[in-house]
Amino acid sequence: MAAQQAGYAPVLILKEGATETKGRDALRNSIEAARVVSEIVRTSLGPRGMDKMLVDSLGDVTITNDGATMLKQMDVQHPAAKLLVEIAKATDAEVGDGTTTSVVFAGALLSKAQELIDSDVHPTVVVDGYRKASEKAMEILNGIAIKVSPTDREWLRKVALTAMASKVVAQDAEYLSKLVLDSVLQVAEKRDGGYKVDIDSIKVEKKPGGAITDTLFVKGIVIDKEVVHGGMPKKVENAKIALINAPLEIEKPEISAEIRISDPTKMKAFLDEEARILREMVQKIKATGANVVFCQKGIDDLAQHYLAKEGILAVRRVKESDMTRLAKATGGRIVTNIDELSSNDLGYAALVEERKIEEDKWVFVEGCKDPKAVTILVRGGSQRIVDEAERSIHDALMVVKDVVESPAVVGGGGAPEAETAYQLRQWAQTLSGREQLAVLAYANALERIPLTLAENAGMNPLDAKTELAKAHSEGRRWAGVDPFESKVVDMDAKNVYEPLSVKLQVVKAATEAASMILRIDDIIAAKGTSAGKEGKPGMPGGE
Ligand SMILES: Nc1ncnc2c1ncn2[C@@H]1O[C@H](COP(=O)(O)OP(=O)(O)O)[C@@H](O)[C@H]1O
Ligand SMILES: [Mg+2]
Repeated sequence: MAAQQAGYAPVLILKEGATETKGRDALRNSIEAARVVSEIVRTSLGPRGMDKMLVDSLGDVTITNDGATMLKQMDVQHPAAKLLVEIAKATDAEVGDGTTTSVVFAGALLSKAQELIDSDVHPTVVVDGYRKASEKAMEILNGIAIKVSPTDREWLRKVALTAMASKVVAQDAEYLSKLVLDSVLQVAEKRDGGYKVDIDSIKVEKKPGGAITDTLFVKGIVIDKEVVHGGMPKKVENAKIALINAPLEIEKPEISAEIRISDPTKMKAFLDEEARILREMVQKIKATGANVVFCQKGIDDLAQHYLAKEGILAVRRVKESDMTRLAKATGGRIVTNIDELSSNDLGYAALVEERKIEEDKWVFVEGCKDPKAVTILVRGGSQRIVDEAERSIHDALMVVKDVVESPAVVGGGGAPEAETAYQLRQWAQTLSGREQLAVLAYANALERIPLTLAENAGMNPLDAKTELAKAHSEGRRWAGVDPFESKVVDMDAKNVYEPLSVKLQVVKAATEAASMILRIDDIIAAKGTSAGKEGKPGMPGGE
């Protein structure tokens, strides 16, 4: 690109081959790219949404209904489209659910914005109006939400079921939701007058085989490693567990050193010395009363032999994350120096046992006393099924965590979106001119959520829109779309609830992404990037 001033040579500020798209064209281009992404996930929203089959560059196939998974695997190139993928990821990390909703909503916000811009409303006015509308929307959502008790299993069960209703494993949702509740409530810790749930304390381990209903909740930790030595016990009851983050080996020097021993008796003395050190290590462990050892590092063959002779069950090279979970589950402390190990550091489990899981041998640590880390062992007919089950369990764990931490729920089926749209429209009457237009556009975009649910269930969106508007004007605040019966119903009567925090996050994330895209008036793309390539309008990179 060159900027030319009279009398001067052109000033080159961009690299050769770079392209620049400016003003309204740039904006239109970005909006289109983001909308393409939103269109793709739109048909998968809700329990009657379609699944997507994703094939990655290695040919691996994933079948999923999970918005976050789809977007992560789509490998989107256009910068504006990438922004939408980012909000899906942020929503996934923040609240774990509502990813498809936030992308569909952001896409709708952008469509409505395009209409306003086409009728000569400046993008800045739209952005300001959207910001005000989103603040009001959050206020409305907070106002209509139902406050619940954070440990009330009935409410938690309802939100877990709603999160899983839209997934491939929906028919087993009832069974899985019980395991999800058991896990979250087990690891929840009281803090600052409320509860905190560390989702990493719930280990989700999976193994194809059996049925989904063979999925287990383990009050402890399952380690995907076997007992290190054949002579060790495979089962220890009343386990006293040492957690060691130090090698049970003689540390070899970093650089290879050579030791020359000429005298055979010296050789023996050298080996004896090694054996003595290892035996001492094992004696120290034994002296604390430990009968199980989990070691984050290696265990020397000879040390294994001594441990076996003492009847101690040991597992080596345990992952750091599993060591942390073992500490939380058994109440033990991880020591980094064997000399410091004492009986106070030992954890407890009623049973430590190696079991065969299909072709593998795994160690189960169970029957812990009030463990603050637990395991869900996912089973199912195939790798694909356990993968999708794992994703659904993740969503359910997250929504239950959301409610335990911020105990408030709203109805599902697009009811809160429809109610918020209804109240926003009334509020818009108090605003003036162009601002009012932006708030109305925002309300229309929110309404796209129940309408998309309706469309995906094969309903006529216009009929659904009229019915929803009527119901909400009559004060039926939880009137939403029941995709199974393809009609507008009161979601509270259907027991379909979602965490308030998911809806707040959807509003926040989608508004932020849409605003960011609406502020773009210049795209400068390096040569060869897709945003810089010529493309047809509507496709990423289109001019
Ligand atoms: N049984 C149900 N009846 C009506 N709506 C439901 C039901 N189960 C889930 N939903 C709705 O489906 C939507 C979520 O769909 P989903 O595909 O999980 O997308 P997201 O990734 O946004 O969570 C929410 O609006 C939720 O209320
Ligand atoms: Mg969901």
